[in-house]
Amino acid sequence: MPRLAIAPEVLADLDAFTRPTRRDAVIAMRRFLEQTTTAPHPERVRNTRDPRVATLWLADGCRAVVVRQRDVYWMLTVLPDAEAWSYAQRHRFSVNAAIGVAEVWDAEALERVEPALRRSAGSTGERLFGHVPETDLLELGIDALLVPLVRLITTDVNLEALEPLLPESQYAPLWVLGRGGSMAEARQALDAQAAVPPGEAEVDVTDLPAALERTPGRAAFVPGPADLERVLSLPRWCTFLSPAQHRLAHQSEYEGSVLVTGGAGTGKTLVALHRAAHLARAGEGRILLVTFSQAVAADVAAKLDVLIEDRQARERIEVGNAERLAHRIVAEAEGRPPLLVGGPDLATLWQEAAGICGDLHSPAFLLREWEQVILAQNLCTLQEYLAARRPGRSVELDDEERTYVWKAIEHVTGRLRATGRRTLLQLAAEASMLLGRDTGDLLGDDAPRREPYRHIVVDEAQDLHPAQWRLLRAAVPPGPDDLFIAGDPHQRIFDTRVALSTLGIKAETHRLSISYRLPQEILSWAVRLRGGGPADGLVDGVTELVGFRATHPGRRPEVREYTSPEAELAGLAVLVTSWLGDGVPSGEIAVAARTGDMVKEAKAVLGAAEASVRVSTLHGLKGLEFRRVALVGVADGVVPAADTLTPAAEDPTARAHDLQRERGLLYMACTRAAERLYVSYSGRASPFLPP
Ligand SMILES: Nc1ncnc2c1ncn2[C@@H]1O[C@H](COP(=O)(O)OP(=O)(O)OP(=O)(O)O)[C@@H](O)[C@H]1O
Repeated sequence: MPRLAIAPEVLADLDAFTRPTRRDAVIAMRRFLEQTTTAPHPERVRNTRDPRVATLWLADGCRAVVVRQRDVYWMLTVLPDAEAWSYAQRHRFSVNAAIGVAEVWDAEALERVEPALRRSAGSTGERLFGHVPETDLLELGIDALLVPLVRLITTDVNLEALEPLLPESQYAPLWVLGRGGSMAEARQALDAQAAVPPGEAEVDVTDLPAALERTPGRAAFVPGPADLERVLSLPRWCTFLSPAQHRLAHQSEYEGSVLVTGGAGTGKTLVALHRAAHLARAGEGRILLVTFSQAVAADVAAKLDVLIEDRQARERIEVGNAERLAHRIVAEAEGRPPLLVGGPDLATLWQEAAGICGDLHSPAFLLREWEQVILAQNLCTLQEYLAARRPGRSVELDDEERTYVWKAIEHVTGRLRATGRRTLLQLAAEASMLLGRDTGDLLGDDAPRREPYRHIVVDEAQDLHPAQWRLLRAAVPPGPDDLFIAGDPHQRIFDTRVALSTLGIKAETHRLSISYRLPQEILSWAVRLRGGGPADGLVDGVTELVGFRATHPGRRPEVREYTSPEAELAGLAVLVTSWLGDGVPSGEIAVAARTGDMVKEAKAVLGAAEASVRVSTLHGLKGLEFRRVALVGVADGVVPAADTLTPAAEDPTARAHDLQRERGLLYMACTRAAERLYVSYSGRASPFLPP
C-alpha cells in the first residue's frame, strides 16, 4: 500500500475547486490510499527537474503533484491540469544536508532571476556573502546547486526578494548572515528549522521518506482514509506547525516549567493550544489553560474542541483565567461567592487614604504602592513593608513615610474587610494562600484533595500580576511539565513587569520570531511604533524585538489625518462600508479607540451607516485577530491617555513605565491586523506614531 503525506498547500488548493470537483478529488485520494481498481496512478511528466515527480488525476481538470520515493508519495499541491504539469516541471525537491528536512524550491524562477543577479553583481564589487567560505555555506545546509547563486547576492534587499523562491530552511540562516550575524547565530537559525532533530546519524540526502518524517510542518502522513478526511477537513493550524512551534508543542516531556516568548502573531497561542492538547492526550491529570479574558477563553475553548478529537482528552482541559480560578477557590472555601468592590467605591477609598497621608501622596501613588510593592510581594505586616525592596518605584520613602503610607493603605484594606469586599488581586492572594494551606503536601497523587491541576498552560502571560502567578504556582505541583507559559513583554498593557524567576518559577526559555499574522509592512511599522527597543518582564533582563520578521508581504498601514473629530468619524464610516463592500465578513473587521466615549461615538456613526462591525476599546482587542483593523482617535493627548500618566514630578520612573504601557497598548492593537491596518486622528498625531 502507498503511504501518502499531504503538504499544507493541498488544503487551500482543494478549496479553490467547486464543491463537486473537490468531492471527487477526495474520493480519488481515498481510492489511491486503498489502491482500489479505480485508484488514480502516477503519471510521469515530461521535462521535469526531478525524475521522482508525477501527477495523479483526481477529477476533471484537477490533478495532484506528487513526489514519489519507494512507497511514499508526497502530495504537494492540487491544481488544474496545465498548472499541475507546470508546477511539476518548475520545482526541485531535496533533503537539507545539514538538518535532514525535506525542501521544495522553485528552480525555474531562480534560474530566471539569475541573469538579473549577475548584472547587479557585475555593476558593483559588493557581495553579501563574499566573506563566507563555501564550506560554511554548505555547513549551513545551503544546497550545492544554489551556492553559485548565493554568491551573486549583493544586498539584503536582493536576498529578501529571493525569499519566496527558497526553502525556509535555506533562507533562514542566510537571512541571519546577511544581517551581519555570526556563523553560530546562523546555525541557530538553521537548527530552529528542524522540528525533529536528525540525531547523531549523518543525514542521507537521498532518503526523502526519512526526511519527510522529520518535516511535519510540510508533510502530514495519512495512514488511512479516516486520517485523510481529518487532515483535509480541519483548519490548517490544527495539523501544520512551523518546525520551532512543532518542537515546542510536541516535546515528549519538559523537566519543569517552560517559557515561550515571541513577537505578535508568531503562534504563541497556537503552541499553547497544541501543548495543552499534547498533555491531554498523554493523559495525566487535569490541565488548566489560562487566557486573558472570558472573551478570549471562549475562542480558545472552541479551538480546542476542533483540535482534540478524543472527547476524554478534551475534557481534561479547562479553559479559564486567573480571576475565575481565584473566585472559585475562595467561593468553595467560604461557601459563598466572594463580594467584589466596585471601581467607584474603591476610588473613594483611595481618596480617603490620600487624605490620611496628609495628601503627600496621590490616590494613584498609593494604589500603585499597594499593588506593585505590597500585594506583589505579599507583604502582610508593617515590619515586612519597612524591610521590603521597592523595585520600579523611584520615589524613596524613609521609615516614617512608609509608616504613613502603610496606615493609609490599611485604611482601604480595613474598610474593605469591614464591608466584606475584596479586589480581584486580593482574591488571587487569598486563593493562593488557601491552596497552600489546603493542599500543602497533599499535592501528591496519594491524597489529591484539593489538588486542582496537573499542568497549567498560560497564554498572554505578560499581564499577570505576581499575586496571580503565586496562585497559578500553588495550583500545580512542581514537577515535569508543570507550567507552560507563553507571552510577549512588548505587548504588556498593565503594570506587571515581573520576571518569573523572582516568583520562584525557573523556566527554560524559548523564542519564536516569525510572525504568521502580520504582513512585513505592518510588522516593521509596528516595530518602529513600539520603539524596537527592549521590554522587561517574564524573562530575567530584557526581551528585544530583533530577528522578528514576517512570512509574507502586504499593504502598508494607512495613517489618515483629519481636521475635526466629526470628519474623522465620517471617514471611518466610509472606510468600514468600503471594507464590507470588498466582501470582508463583518466578524473579520475591528474598530477600536482608546476611550469609552470614542468607542460610543464610533458605534453610533457606524450604526447610522449600517456598517455593523465589532467596536471596542484598544484593551478589548487583546489576544484577538482580525483581517482588517481601524484605530480611531490616535491623537496627541488621547494616546497616551493623559489621565493614566503619573505626573513626572510625583514619580518619573512610574511615568516612564506608564508611557511604555500605553505604547505597548497601541502596539498590541496595531498588531491584531492580519491584512489591513488603518489609523486615524484629528488635530495632532499621537507622539507614538512613527514619522
Ligand atoms: N506555522 C504557521 N503556519 C500558518 N499560520 C500560522 C502558523 N503559526 C501561527 N499561524 C497563524 O498566525 C496567527 C497568529 O497566531 P497566534 O495567535 O497563535 O500568535 P500569537 O503569537 O499568540 O499572537 P499575539 O501574541 O499577537 O496574540 C493565527 O492566525 C495562526 O493561525
